[in-house]
Amino acid sequence: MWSQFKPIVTGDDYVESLRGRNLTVYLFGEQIKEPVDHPMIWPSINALKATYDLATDEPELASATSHLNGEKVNRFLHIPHSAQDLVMKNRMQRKLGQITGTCFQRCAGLDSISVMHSITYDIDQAHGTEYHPRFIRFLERLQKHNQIIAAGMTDPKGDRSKAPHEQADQDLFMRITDRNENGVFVSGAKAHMTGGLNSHWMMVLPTMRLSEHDKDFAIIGVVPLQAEGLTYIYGRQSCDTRAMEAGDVDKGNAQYAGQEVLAVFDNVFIPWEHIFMDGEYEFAAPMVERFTSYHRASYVCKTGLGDVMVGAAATIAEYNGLEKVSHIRDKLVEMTHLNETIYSSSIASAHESKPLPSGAWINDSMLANVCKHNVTRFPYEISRLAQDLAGGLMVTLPSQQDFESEETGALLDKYFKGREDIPTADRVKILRLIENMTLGRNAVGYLTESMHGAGSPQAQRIQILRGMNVDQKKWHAKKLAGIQQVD
Ligand SMILES: Cc1cc2nc3c(=O)[nH]c(=O)nc-3n(C[C@H](O)[C@H](O)[C@H](O)COP(=O)(O)OP(=O)(O)OC[C@H]3O[C@@H](n4cnc5c(N)ncnc54)[C@H](O)[C@@H]3O)c2cc1C
Repeated sequence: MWSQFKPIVTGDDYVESLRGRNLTVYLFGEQIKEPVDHPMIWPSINALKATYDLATDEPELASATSHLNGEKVNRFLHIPHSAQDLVMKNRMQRKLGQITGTCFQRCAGLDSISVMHSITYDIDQAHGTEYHPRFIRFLERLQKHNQIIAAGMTDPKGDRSKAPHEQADQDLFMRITDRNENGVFVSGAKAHMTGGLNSHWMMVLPTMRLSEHDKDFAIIGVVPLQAEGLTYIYGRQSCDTRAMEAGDVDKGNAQYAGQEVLAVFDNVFIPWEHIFMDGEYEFAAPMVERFTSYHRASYVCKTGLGDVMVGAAATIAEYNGLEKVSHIRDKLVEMTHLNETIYSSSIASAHESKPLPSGAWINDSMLANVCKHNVTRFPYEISRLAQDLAGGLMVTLPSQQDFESEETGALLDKYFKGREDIPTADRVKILRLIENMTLGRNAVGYLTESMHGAGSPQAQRIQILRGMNVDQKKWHAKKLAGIQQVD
């Protein structure tokens, strides 16, 4: 696998590296020969390409010094070894959100390698296994080849009230089906895989706490995307077929989009060198908890999209001649306040990060959960305010073809004009962008991914409950109230 592709340097190298892999991919009920050339898939590849381009354009921000060998590596392949590493990661994520206005699909992979550094170390300490040096060998090659890894954590899960071993269909959680002297075979599926086609590797990890009855489900490993037995079924996004229409205006954001796929594993082989957990079920819960500490802070990326939303709302207000009106300004202030509240919880969780025994640093869990919980709400309110400022035209606009038609173009240009000095075409473009991010293709990334990615809201509330130490808070309150404390 490593020798199949030369190390990636530029964004263009990355795009080329995705070609010719013969992946089994289905979209609209048909198999796709070359995903890279599909107009609906291309914008999602372009969003990932931006992560390579940024490393070239702003190396201070988007690259880092590998702790393994001192080489410069893409920051998406760098294990955080200080609070500053996590702060820089957050800044890079916000920047990429601003550049793409969508999900650029690399955060879950980064967070999965970050958690593997400490979990493999801890399993080795407890069981005398060799997972950590194995993982380090894999990471070294991943960094050298500058490839992308996606994280497949979410199993389809079937009946949510039941544990993996209790499901009627055992494939609803990924499990080991067979093993030989060289490795193990796994079956099952990973759902909602962000960048699932646009990556080179996929890490599979358990999605929840496991018991000793779930030993066969306690598997962590990496597979190349072209591994035998893998089938990908492409996820639809709202308004996605606009990408296949002529013209760019109605797309709202013609350049960038996210991607999610269902990856189905039919007895896929994972060799020992790529296995980082095999049956140590008691480490599933700490692994998930640590992963979420990283990943919930990664949702800082949505503040980059929030910046675009504030900018789009301010622009439409300006084009409507209303930018100085007090309620408009106040709504822009409210949007900014919400957006910066998300940012502050994330960046604080990075500043408050701590080292783990393996040497990797990890975000403060409480603040990361607060960040993600903010993200499950505030982008919806920011979107509501953007739609308020946009006016109804954002959902009743005729098509680009009507604007270009000899019969109707002049009428639309006349009646959809805002401020005299602003071309109608520009007013239409900014309205389409707001539509794209609040109702269209990139609302997947800005809204529903904000809701469910890295765990639905209740998952954060459970973590906040665990960490909130209410007894200590009661102690402080009672002391000030003059109540005699028993302990
Ligand atoms: C756009 C997008 C991108 C994503 N990307 C990735 C990715 O790259 N990799 C990855 O691994 N995952 C990814 N995810 C998956 C994400 O982590 C899950 O969506 C999330 O964990 C919720 O799981 P679910 O979608 O199965 O929802 P469900 O589990 O069906 O949850 C639905 C509701 O039921 C509640 N619920 C569920 N189970 C229980 C229970 N046992 N008791 C009480 N209430 C319960 C939840 O709180 C929620 O309110 C992505 C999701 C989205 C939407």
